[in-house]
Amino acid sequence: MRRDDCYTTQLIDNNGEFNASGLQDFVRKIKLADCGLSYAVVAIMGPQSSGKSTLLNHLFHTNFREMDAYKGRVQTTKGVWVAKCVGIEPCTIAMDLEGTDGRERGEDDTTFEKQSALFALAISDVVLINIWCHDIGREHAANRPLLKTVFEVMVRLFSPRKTTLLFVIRDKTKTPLPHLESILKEDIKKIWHAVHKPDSLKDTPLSEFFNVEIFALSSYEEKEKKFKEEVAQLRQRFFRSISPGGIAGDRRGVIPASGFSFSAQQIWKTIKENKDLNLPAHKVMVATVRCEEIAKEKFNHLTTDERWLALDEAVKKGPVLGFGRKLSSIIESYFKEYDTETAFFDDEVKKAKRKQLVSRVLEFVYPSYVILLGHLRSKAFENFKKRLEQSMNDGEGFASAVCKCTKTCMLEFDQGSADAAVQLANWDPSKFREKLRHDIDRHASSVQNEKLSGMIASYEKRLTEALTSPVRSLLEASGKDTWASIRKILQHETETTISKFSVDIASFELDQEKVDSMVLNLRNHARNVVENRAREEAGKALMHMKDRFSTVFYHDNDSMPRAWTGEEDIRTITKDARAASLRVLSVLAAIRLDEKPDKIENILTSSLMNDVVASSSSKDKSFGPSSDPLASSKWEEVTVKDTLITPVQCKSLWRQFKAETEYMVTQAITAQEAYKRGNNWLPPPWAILAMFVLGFNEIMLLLRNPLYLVVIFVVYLFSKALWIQMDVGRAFQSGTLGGLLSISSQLLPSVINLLKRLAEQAHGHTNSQASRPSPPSVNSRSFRSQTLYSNHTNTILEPSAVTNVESSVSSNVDSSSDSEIEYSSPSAGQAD
Ligand SMILES: Nc1nc2c(ncn2[C@@H]2O[C@H](COP(=O)(O)OP(=O)(O)OP(=O)(O)O)[C@@H](O)[C@H]2O)c(=O)[nH]1
Repeated sequence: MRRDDCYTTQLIDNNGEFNASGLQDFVRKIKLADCGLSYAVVAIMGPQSSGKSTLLNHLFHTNFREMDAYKGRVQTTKGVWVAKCVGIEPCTIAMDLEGTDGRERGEDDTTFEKQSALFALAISDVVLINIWCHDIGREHAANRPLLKTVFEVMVRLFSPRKTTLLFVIRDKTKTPLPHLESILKEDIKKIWHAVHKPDSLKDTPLSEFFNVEIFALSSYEEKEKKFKEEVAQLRQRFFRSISPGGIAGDRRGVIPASGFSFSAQQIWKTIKENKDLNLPAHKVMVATVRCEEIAKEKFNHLTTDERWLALDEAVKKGPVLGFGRKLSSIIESYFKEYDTETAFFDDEVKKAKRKQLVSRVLEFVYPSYVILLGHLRSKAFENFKKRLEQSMNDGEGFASAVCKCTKTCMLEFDQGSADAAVQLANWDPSKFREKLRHDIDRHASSVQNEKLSGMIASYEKRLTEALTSPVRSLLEASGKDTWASIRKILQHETETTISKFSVDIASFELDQEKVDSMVLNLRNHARNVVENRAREEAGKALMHMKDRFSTVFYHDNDSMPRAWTGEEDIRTITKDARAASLRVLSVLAAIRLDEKPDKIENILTSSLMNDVVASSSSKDKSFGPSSDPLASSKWEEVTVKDTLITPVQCKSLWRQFKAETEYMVTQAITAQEAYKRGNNWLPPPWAILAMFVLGFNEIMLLLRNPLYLVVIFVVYLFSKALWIQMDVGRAFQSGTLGGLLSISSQLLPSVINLLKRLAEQAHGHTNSQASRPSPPSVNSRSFRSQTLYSNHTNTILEPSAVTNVESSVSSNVDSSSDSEIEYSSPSAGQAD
């Protein structure tokens, strides 16, 4: 070991300024912070130029400045200096103080003497007090004020550190040491008693504050060798000085080495401010500051720790397996470091600061935990959604699928959150769990609503489809038992659907109340379908009535189309057709789903059919306003809701119906008359019989001579051709005289024309004949019949077609037909 390894540093300069940076540098160089409590501080006090530096340098192999013997007794040590004792274990710091009675400083410097003495006593475990041997027992010796100072400041330390005062007697004489010791101790006692003390310390013996030891050295200048030998002996006392029995074995209130620098600085600051130095409080203060510093340092290291940064980054991307274990390992390594570094500080303080550190660290890493729980929550929620869908696809019941999936996903989250837990933190994942549960419940509820809506919609659609066509068909048929049949169908379809629905809904495990409400809705829906259909059909009541009229009017009881041959009783047929139409109106007038009896049909029949009868006998006769049961806007015993066509509307509809069907009746009558006229063209049977009896001889003559027959046949053909050519029937429609005149004027041209054509035919020119329209013939009657029969399918004939038919039927149609055709046009359009 070289003397340079002692790193001598001025701690306090002669102006009283503390060299904090110098001390920190010194502490760093001698690695004092690593020593914990295993270090000692030795200070030396004594008169100026009493060989203090010389003693320290020999004792600890330091290199404090010594006075050059040739320059005389001038002050060399100014302020306070520190150096590491070389080769001493444990680490020992030597502190050289400015001399106490230097000539240069004068009386004013007593303050600095006191301050430096207090400083030395506050931080040192051993204080060497250098005294001249010849001063012992002397009343005005230089050591007396020094000791007084030491004791006075000692009292101010509040709590004694049990410092060892090692009196080093310099330049020992032949006086035996025990004698010197007793004189010195007597002196010390006197001085201690003389020191002003607080009442609490009045009777306290000096030994309570100090261990007093005395060591005598030969003169360095005169007996150097002896001096060195004695110093070497003294040096041995400083090895293992802090161990029990060592020179500083009794010391108290040691500041941990890592706090030495700060502690020394604070003590000097307190001393400079001339405040009382409360060492226990100071110790707590140092512990507080140092523990805080250490905690801060550990926290800062954690924030830049690569393991932590990697973990934090990974968590941002997704769930991390073993998060809690990994994080615990990282943060606990820093707590361990803290524990190690603060091991020697005040227990209370270090625990409090550790708590703060733990809390700060946990607060710092908590967001990462939150992110992780967020991942776990969303992952569990996504899994729930997928699993639920899968279970539903596999045909599992909704409620049991939800229950099973919820259980699985909550367990998954619980395991994840347990894995993410940091034991030290005791973080509560319940909020995330609750949120997950809430999300799951909300999703399940939404899926349930969706499924239920779909299911209900499907059942409603099924009901609509099952009811619409039959109800429409029944209403269109509108018979006596229409509403009974509708009720039967409604009940059957409703009950069938509800029983299937009940089976399906069971898998949702809903409250009975909710199921009942859904069933009721389905029933209402079914009823609404029927009611809407009825309303729709009621809106087309006129059309249905006309259809029914047309059906009954144009077909016989065997549903065969009628031919108006003249034998039909058009009046009865019309009445039947109207009665059938009236039944249609009666059926469509109100909804009868509740099976309540009503008198609608009776009222309608009595009011409208009687009206027909009445009007047929007396057109002007009508019900008075007061006696008309149809002069009302509601039916008796039928609610407004169930009313489809009010009595007044029925009356109006009937009027319109009658007006629009009148044309059919008129047409039928016309057709019947036309048929009759068409058949009257032949001679009556009695005339034919008379002709046969009277012309018997002529007939026989013809039969005997077939040539006559040929001639007659040719004449017949010629006459027939002329008949057709001249349209004789039509000519006589306007009267016999007019017909004769017309025929006579056309006869000759027609004969010529006919002969010309025959001649052309004879020459093979047949083109002109091919292009001519077919002549109206007897078929015209059947055409007319066909056209009229077509009314059954098309309801009403086109006016133009009717006109053509009428013209082809010839003169049997009078002028009133035209007016009827025109009248029927709107209804024909409507029927289309
Ligand atoms: N008589 C005598 N002189 C000594 C002894 N030890 C050192 N000296 C001398 O005393 C003088 C002062 O020595 P220092 O070690 O500088 O004394 P000091 O107490 O450190 O001086 P300051 O720091 O200035 O107060 C030097 O000339 C030394 O040679 C000793 O044991 N006896």
